Amino acid sequence: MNTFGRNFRSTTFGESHGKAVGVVVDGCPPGVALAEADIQPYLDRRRPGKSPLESGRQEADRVEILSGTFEGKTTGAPIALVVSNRDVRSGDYDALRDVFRPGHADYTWQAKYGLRDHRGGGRSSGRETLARVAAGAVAIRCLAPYGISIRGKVVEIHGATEPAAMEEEIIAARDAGDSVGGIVEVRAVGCPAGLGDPVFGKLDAAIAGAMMGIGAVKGVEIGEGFAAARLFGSEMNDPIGEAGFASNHAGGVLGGISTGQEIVVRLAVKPTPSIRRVQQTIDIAGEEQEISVGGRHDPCIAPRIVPVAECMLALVIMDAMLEQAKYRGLGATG
Ligand SMILES: Cc1cc2nc3c(=O)[nH]c(=O)nc-3n(C[C@H](O)[C@H](O)[C@H](O)COP(=O)(O)O)c2cc1C
Ligand SMILES: C=C(O[C@@H]1CC(C(=O)O)=C[C@@H](OP(=O)(O)O)[C@H]1O)C(=O)O
Repeated sequence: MNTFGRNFRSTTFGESHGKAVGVVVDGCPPGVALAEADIQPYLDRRRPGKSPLESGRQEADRVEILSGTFEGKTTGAPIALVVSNRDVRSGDYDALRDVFRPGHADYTWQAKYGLRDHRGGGRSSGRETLARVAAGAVAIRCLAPYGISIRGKVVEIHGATEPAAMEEEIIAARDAGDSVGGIVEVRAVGCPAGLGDPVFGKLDAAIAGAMMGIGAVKGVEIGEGFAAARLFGSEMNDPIGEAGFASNHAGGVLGGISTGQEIVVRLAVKPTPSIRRVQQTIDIAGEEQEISVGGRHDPCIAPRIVPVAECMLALVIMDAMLEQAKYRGLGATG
């Protein structure tokens, strides 16, 4: 499945070591001011090679709008966005042609398709997320006039919660040839009440699906999430008064529909699978092998996922806004 969304549809294309990665956004309303400069800042925040705490692959990730705009505004036609791959080092993957990396998608892609692009993981690479970020940046542009904004941050790395300690965890793991995971939080502010499509298109279900669809995300919680399982009803419920809700344990969604409060989402991000530490695996013939993965890899993926998660949330909310407009008109939700 390469397409995300029912109304605001994003089809991504491209492989990590192919010519380019991009997205076609279909269903974007006409008349939205959109230029490359509106999308580029999001790609700049996501691109690899910005710090020694992430993959050393050097990509400028300059986006080009190929279609769907005229005189700086969207036309309602499909918007094609493309970014060239420049700093591929496919030789790094020669030794991985016939060997499956533990924790990566090599084994399962081979099982599903009977072949795989071993160079950088092809489309299973985190590089594919640049296309989601480009599409999400368009969605963010569409949401802005409705007063909706989205922001994410890293809240924990390998158990540490202070910025300096989080950085130390990443450095220590990297220097040991290992990797660490973390927790990312994303919040959407300004969403109207009423977004989400019960029974099978619930907003929280759509958010969870969008976030779990990001590589390395192993858990998603909304509001109290897993902590809700340990609360009394009297602690979990958000009292409602004339002035609105007194708290937001629900995380902005009730019955699969937005409450009008902040939407609060947290993601559990696993440690990067490609590590130098020697691990046990098999090759394509089923023979046992030892593997140590070299090349350029993020020692921790959580910081890199922040802009991706923001953009996936924007795509879900924009899709829900267009769905709601079918029932109530965009004016009623704005
Ligand atoms: C932004 C981003 C960057 C990533 N960087 C790396 C990396 O450098 N090395 C690696 O092995 N995996 C990396 N991953 C994770 C793999 O792509 C992912 O673990 C793999 O596709 C298997 O999917 P799963 O972990 O969801 O099961 C990254 C993922 C994202 C979203
Ligand atoms: C290229 C990106 O991240 C890549 C994600 C990735 C993986 O296995 O997911 C592995 C590495 O790929 P390569 O070996 O080609 O450098 C990362 O650099 C990117 O985010 O743009």
